[in-house]
Amino acid sequence: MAKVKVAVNGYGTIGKRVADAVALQDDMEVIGISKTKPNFEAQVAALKGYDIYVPETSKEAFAKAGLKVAGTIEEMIEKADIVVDCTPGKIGVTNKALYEKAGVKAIWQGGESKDVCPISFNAEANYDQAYGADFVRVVSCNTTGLCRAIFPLDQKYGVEKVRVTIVRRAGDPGDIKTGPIDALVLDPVKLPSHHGPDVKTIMPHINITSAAIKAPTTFMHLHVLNIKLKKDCTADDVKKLFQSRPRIKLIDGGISSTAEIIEFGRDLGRSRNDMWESCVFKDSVSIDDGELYFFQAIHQESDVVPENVDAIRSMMKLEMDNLKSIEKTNKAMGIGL
Ligand SMILES: NC(=O)C1=CN([C@@H]2O[C@H](COP(=O)(O)OP(=O)(O)OC[C@H]3O[C@@H](n4cnc5c(N)ncnc54)[C@H](OP(=O)(O)O)[C@@H]3O)[C@@H](O)[C@H]2O)C=CC1
Ligand SMILES: O=C(OP(=O)(O)O)[C@H](O)COP(=O)(O)O
Repeated sequence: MAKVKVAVNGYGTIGKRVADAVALQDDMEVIGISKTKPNFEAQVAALKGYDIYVPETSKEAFAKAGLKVAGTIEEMIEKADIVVDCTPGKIGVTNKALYEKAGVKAIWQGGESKDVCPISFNAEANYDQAYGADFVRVVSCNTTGLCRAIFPLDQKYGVEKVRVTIVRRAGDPGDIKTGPIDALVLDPVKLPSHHGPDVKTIMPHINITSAAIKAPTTFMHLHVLNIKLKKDCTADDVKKLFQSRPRIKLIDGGISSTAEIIEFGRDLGRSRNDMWESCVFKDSVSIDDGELYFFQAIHQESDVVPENVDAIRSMMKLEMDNLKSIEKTNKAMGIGL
């Protein structure tokens, strides 16, 4: 069977990882990536052999930088079966008319509002809803991490309510512009943060509220979770449940910080030290007064990447069974090793 032709529009933190993850699959291929600036990321894309597409107005700058251009972004979209839009938040929505005109399927990221398209996506929780769909939004990194924990708990024990506080990393490691440098910033002051309502775009029946604080760190986000379940269970039951999930990693070995998780990723030899799984601190899982508590860390640069691959598979009808798609994606990327 011919491979599905995937274009990655926007080759930054998320886009470069999505391109590499798609390139590892045997049922899809990257037909091109887009850049607006001929910077080091464009140089690496060229070294990796990706065809680079740019806005018409950027062609001269790329020529001056000695970077070969395969065509315009519009031309890339014409050649694709599906576009993964990884442009900055709120820019992606402005590309919708382009995708509609070309009659091409598209995936947006969590920086776009839920209104960009009717379906928000998480591979474990609602893969079926995206089956054959034209437009899908993969929810944000924190929302993805929340769905991965809440969905199996709800399936097994029933979730009465979720209360979560999120300590957000302020910027990504390569980001030289974003702060704060010395503050904890309420993000936002008015509650809830977008994460709780975003979980409801996937699991509308979940009673959840969320608060978020931005902290001067780049490694990962950290969630402090308190969940009231409908059925009784022990902390060991929850650890076993999490252990059985394809995209949750139980963290032990003396690790008590996000910095050590990233070092763990480096030691594992993972590409760009990516931790694609939600990282649940094993010893934090506890039941107190009948309620579940735990900490989980989310590697913001990478956890949504396998979700994009599964979204492609569902939208392109390459696989009906979500667990089979997840297994295939995980195997190709080395997730769970
Ligand atoms: N970073 C993160 O932690 C996460 C981000 N997301 C979401 O993923 C999306 C992408 O974020 P992220 O990867 O961080 O963004 P980046 O800023 O790292 O990358 C954006 C990319 O889009 C390109 N770009 C910029 N403007 C345009 C444009 N007008 N048209 C086409 N391409 C453009 C940039 O190219 P150039 O540099 O050449 O201008 C760059 O390659 C957002 O919705 C974000 O909210 C989701 C989960 C986590
Ligand atoms: O999707 C993310 O966070 P979120 O789940 O808090 O929206 C990413 O870390 C992007 O966050 P940013 O908007 O601070 O770059």
